[in-house]
Amino acid sequence: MRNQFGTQVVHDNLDLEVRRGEILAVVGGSGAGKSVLLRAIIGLRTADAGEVYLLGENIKQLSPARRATLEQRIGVLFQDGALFSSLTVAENVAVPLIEHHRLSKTLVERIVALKISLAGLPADAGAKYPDQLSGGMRKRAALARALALDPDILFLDEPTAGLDPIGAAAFDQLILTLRESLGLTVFMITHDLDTLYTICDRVAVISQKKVLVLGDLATVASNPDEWIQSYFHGPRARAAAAAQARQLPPQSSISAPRS
Ligand SMILES: Nc1ncnc2c1ncn2[C@@H]1O[C@H](COP(=O)(O)OP(=O)(O)OP(=O)(O)O)[C@@H](O)[C@H]1O
Repeated sequence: MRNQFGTQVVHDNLDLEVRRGEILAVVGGSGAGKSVLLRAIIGLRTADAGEVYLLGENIKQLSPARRATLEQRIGVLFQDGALFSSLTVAENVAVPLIEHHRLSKTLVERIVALKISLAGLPADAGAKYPDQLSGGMRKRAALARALALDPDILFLDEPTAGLDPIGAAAFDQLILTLRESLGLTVFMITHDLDTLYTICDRVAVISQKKVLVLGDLATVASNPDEWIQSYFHGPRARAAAAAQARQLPPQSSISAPRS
């Protein structure tokens, strides 16, 4: 895939495949093009060259109707949550249901309550407005909305950014639980080393306009690239790896935490 803005080439010959059922993390320096990649995959921008296959379908070749159907199979959690501030949490979660399905009010309410609970929020959070919630609860509310239509794949843009370490760890566990229980595929942009060490199956490093390396944590962390070395072997990475090692049984390897 190629993406550029004027003369600035952000991606050139970028190639990335996400496997069904995996949690894939996309990392890279600031401005490397992670958000542009996400936008190109979910169809918010058209790649300047190359193809994007989403759930096996070439998004460029979709009819508007087919595209709308496909969009229902993906859930997106944007970094700021992007909730409608004038709607309650329950109303926010109901938006995709009302938009895409003709359902009775009772059924919508039942599904909304289920999604709110799946996202780990108390039932009374449904009646609250986004500005009445903590940052962590707002993320969960946005996640409940992203799950509204039972997506096959969940796209997360820096899901733990802005959360305190305890909230971030809880959110990581929630993503892991949802993947296990709903069979989701998860594509996430993250800077969070703890997330990488705790819940990700594979990591893709975006650098030099492409996917520089893709693989499990051990493979990626051992790549000699300068940015990778400083990212995976700096003090914060060592702390994340040590924390992960403490949680694992002795025979497990920190480099393949969930193999
Ligand atoms: N709409 C746009 N118009 C012009 N340039 C853009 C646009 N969107 C992104 N860019 C440029 O593309 C490059 C990649 O941006 P992107 O937001 O994808 O980076 P990122 O890897 O997500 O960075 P960060 O980790 O800081 O969020 C940047 O140089 C950015 O300025």
